Amino acid sequence: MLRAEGLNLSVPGKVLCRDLSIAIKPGECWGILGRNGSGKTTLLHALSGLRAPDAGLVTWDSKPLPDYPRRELARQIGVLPQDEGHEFWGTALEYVLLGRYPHSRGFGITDGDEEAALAALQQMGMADMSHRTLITLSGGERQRVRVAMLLAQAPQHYCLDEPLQHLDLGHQAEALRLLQRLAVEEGKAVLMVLHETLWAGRYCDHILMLYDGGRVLAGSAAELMTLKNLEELYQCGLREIETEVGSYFLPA
Ligand SMILES: Nc1ncnc2c1ncn2[C@@H]1O[C@H](COP(=O)(O)OP(=O)(O)OP(=O)(O)O)[C@@H](O)[C@H]1O
Repeated sequence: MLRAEGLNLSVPGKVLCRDLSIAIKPGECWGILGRNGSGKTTLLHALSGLRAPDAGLVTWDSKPLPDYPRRELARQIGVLPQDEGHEFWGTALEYVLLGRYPHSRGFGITDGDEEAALAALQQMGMADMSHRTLITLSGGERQRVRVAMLLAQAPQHYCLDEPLQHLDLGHQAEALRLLQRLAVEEGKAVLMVLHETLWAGRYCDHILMLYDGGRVLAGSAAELMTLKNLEELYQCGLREIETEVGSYFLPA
């Protein structure tokens, strides 16, 4: 289980997160919501060991993240950064194989690694483009390959920064269904930064809302995804539209 206790995060002139304590358990799917610049990426980095908090502690299975060797931590916690892959000159398959590095034992790429990478590409519907050079892929195709790399890494805890960027509506739904399956059926934990409240309410069981001044609301999506909370979060008037599968929020 990933646990944060008394987490404080700030950048020069701005407090992003004040005294956050949470536990993210296997099988849970968390969404991080907030305005641009509110600190979602910074928080995701702190919760995955990429950044040291100003105060507080993040642990995985009760052990502080900095105490893990990097490779071992990468087998437990995998990160999809917000944007990268534009400077990679190899093929989609070679890119996804990078995700197998934490599992390698120093003998180079094995058949098992290639199988895992191809299976991950298959899951993202990109197997038939595995030999295409990454930079020749469209934005959405490249994003699906990037998610495939994280699937090939096969961590216990998935941290994704805007996994839906560049994806069309159908591929957004497919990606979220896949991530939800990882949590619900395979007992992985998923934590993702999302701008799409439509999807957050539908696929996340827990939500973290980052407000100005470092105030954080964290808890069950059913309780937190309210018109009042979201209007205050995005500082914009919203309309709630109720449907048989839940409420959606649109700018008023
Ligand atoms: N090295 C730095 N020096 C100063 N300010 C920084 C630094 N790194 C990040 N920031 C600021 O910290 C704030 C939080 O950045 P972060 O990337 O976490 O926001 P975010 O919520 O993910 O935003 P977005 O929705 O736009 O991706 C922003 O105002 C950003 O400009």
